[in-house]
Amino acid sequence: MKLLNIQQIREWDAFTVRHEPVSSPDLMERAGRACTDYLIRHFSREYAFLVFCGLGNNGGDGLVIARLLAGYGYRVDVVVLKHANRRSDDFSLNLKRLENVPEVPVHEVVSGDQLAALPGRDKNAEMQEPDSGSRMVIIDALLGSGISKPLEGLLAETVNYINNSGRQVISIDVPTGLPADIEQWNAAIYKNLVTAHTTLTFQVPKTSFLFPDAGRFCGTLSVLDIGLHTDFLPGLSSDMEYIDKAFIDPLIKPRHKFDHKGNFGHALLVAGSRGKNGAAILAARACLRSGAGLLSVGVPQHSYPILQTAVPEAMVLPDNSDDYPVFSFGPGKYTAVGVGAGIGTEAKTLEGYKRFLQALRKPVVIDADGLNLLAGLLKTEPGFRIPENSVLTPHVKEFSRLAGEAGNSYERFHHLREFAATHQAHVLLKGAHSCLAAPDGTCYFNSTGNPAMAKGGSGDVLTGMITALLAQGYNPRDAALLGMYFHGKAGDSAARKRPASAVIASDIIEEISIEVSTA
Ligand SMILES: NC(=O)C1=CN([C@@H]2O[C@H](COP(=O)(O)OP(=O)(O)OC[C@H]3O[C@@H](n4cnc5c(N)ncnc54)[C@H](OP(=O)(O)O)[C@@H]3O)[C@@H](O)[C@H]2O)[C@H](O)CC1
Ligand SMILES: [K+]
Repeated sequence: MKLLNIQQIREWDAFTVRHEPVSSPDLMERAGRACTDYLIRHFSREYAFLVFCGLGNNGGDGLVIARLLAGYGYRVDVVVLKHANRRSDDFSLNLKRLENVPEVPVHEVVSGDQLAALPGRDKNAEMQEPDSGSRMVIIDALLGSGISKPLEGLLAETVNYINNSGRQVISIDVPTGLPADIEQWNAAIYKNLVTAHTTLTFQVPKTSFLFPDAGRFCGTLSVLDIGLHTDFLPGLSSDMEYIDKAFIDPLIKPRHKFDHKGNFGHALLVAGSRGKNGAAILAARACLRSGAGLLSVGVPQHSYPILQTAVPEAMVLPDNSDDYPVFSFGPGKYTAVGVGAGIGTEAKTLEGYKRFLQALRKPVVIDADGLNLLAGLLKTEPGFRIPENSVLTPHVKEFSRLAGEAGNSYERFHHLREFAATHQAHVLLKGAHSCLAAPDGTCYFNSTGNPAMAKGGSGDVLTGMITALLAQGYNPRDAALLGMYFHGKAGDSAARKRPASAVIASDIIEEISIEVSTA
């Protein structure tokens, strides 16, 4: 899915209104309906809703949601915040429609003192007196993509009230106060923002949601399809993509009846050192679960029995050293290589690694210490070239060793793009929305994964997966995208079975399933 800026989304709206055709209030109704469907799926009627509405179309969405929820028998209160003199037409229309729903009280707020009198202000009293009301959820429909400046006065006070309410907060389209375009975001200026537990955004994630500094205000992100006209997209240029099921499914190559292991490549992983054999084991298991036909693992000699026992499906290639790899074997007959997980940064390792990379004519995934060593090589040997068809998988720290420190996540994103273009490599920056930068400047943001994956070993699993995909003949871009997406998906499955804190990298491996899924 192409990622768009707010101007493009407005044009898409207008295109839909003209070409579907659909009236603007009906489009708002559709947006409100999509949110309501989400809410009734996630909350029983034991919950009540307090819907904060601004005077623009985001507020209009809030009014639609309030009316529809009341129709489903939920208790709903609406708060209309008089933050400006103008109201949008669709807001006014929906306020009128709500007048016909007397069971929804509308509280007009013109000054901060009135906030204290709103329903549900005393959470403790509610807990002690179950009859006094249900558990209350706040819907934030104050401002959406139309924010024109940082919030002040009444809006800022209300945001503060919402954030301190102790309630679950669900933001509609955009957490109020957050500029939707990452170019507009500036943490020093935008200080009053709703911190949402969940953001229900329309049609496409907004670009600021994907960067940690700004995206942390969104909480869990849910993208709701409101049926904007698909004919608008082909004519549109965007160098940022959001990687979802629709993007991924067509990339997957089917397996055929007469295929044999020779059709799925022979992967080589060079991983592990004394005390870090786990990295080699995790990468090897993930590689095998991701479809490689054959796997060899190059390890120092002490690791030989460990690997043979822990991963009986793999062949083990002992190196010419006891504790850490020195790359005494060449890249030889292998289809693709994964290198770096747990190899350490010993001088002898560096020497062998440099030789190995220089001789390499195969697609390769470089991770962890492989990246740290590479950062050193790029600095000390200006002529050193990253092998062709490389996929680099740094986390933020590893990336800053390669490309220098960045002041914020957007600046880092520019470094990422630049680095991928300069070195003609695919660079996958790991994070909540991992981002793959391709040498042509396109950036692909991931939609899968969760905080349960923020744990040692998770990256080794990703290395094994992408190595397997390269070995099966996927080009570096597709291998990295498939690896990134299905790694996150496996993490999501693992997190459904256990609390996030209890998920370990081995659980992620158990859930790997690279195939077109029905869900
Ligand atoms: N395709 C879609 O995604 C659809 C989205 N919908 C919803 O529409 C909003 C965008 O609506 P819009 O009316 O453009 O904007 P907002 O509701 O976010 O806010 C506009 C009003 O707020 C005032 N404003 C903006 N910033 C401030 C501020 N810092 N302080 C005070 N007031 C502010 C603004 O006044 P201006 O003078 O600045 O113009 C407006 O009065 C989108 O987010 C979705 O929720 C549609 O419902 C369906 C299609
Ligand atoms: K909002």
